[in-house]
Amino acid sequence: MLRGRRLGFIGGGNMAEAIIRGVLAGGVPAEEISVAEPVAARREELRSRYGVDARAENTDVVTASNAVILAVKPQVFRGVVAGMGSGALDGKLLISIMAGVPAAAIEEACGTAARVIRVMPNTPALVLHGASALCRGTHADDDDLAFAQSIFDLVGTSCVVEEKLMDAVTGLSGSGPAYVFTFIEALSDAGVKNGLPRDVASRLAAQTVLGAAKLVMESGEHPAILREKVTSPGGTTIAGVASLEQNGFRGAVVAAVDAATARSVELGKK
Ligand SMILES: NC(=O)C1=CN([C@@H]2O[C@H](COP(=O)(O)OP(=O)(O)OC[C@H]3O[C@@H](n4cnc5c(N)ncnc54)[C@H](OP(=O)(O)O)[C@@H]3O)[C@@H](O)[C@H]2O)C=CC1
Ligand SMILES: O=C(O)[C@@H]1CCC=N1
Repeated sequence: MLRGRRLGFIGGGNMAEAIIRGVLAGGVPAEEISVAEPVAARREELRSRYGVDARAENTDVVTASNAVILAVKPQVFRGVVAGMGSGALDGKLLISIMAGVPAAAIEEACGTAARVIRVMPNTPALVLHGASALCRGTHADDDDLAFAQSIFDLVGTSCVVEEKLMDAVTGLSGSGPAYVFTFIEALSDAGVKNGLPRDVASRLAAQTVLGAAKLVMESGEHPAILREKVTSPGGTTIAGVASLEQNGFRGAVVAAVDAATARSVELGKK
């Protein structure tokens, strides 16, 4: 499955866990995965939940792996790499999931000939419905890109984009689950406001989002056409949609993606 490569994660946080859980469910054996994580309780959690090798020392994980997933925060990554000592990452395929950090900055920090693939995944990888976009740095080759893509295809769907588009991907699908969770929460609250029990409202809200997304994906129809099919003349939906537009829903979504994209650009600066 990993074509003889072993995967090592530097940083065992939320996104690393989503990928680990997803690739295990996708058939990668736990013995092929190790993870470096500074907090002992978190290491124990990762070991007991997933059976992976969790270590305190980043260099232990790097030594045991041929493909290293950089899953620490962008703000700490230079310190993390420097802490491993010069040459520690030589010869490894480096797969960065860090928001904003350009491949060139990773090459500069890790060794100028480093083979770097950048990926922007999202947390639905946890349930094998992730959306990831990948691009490659100067020294990574087609095989490196295909290998990285095969990992993220195990946990959902992926596409390859030019690196200049990675900030926009981050603003849309990297951060996107948070917008959707907010929407689901708001739908559920609105149901409760209108008299529904909380459990019923939450279930209906989440299933409505799931169902609508599946309809877009499976019908191949434009969302505007699907919206028209819900919207009866003089009916309920047009009253709701008109209210959404009056309250700036579309503009609020665009502004959210703009803000997250701009923040990704900022995180990429030293
Ligand atoms: N969460 C998401 O939805 C997404 C996140 N990303 C990217 O993934 C990366 C991780 O994000 P996320 O998982 O949310 O963040 P987390 O804070 O959950 O994970 C980062 C992990 O790295 C650990 N860590 C800190 N310092 C070191 C160190 N020196 N050596 C090894 N590990 C260390 C942290 O430990 P401690 O808690 O003790 O600091 C933490 O467990 C980020 O770069 C982010 O941009 C990309 C796409 C989506
Ligand atoms: O909030 C963040 O910075 C990360 C990157 C994309 C999703 N979470």
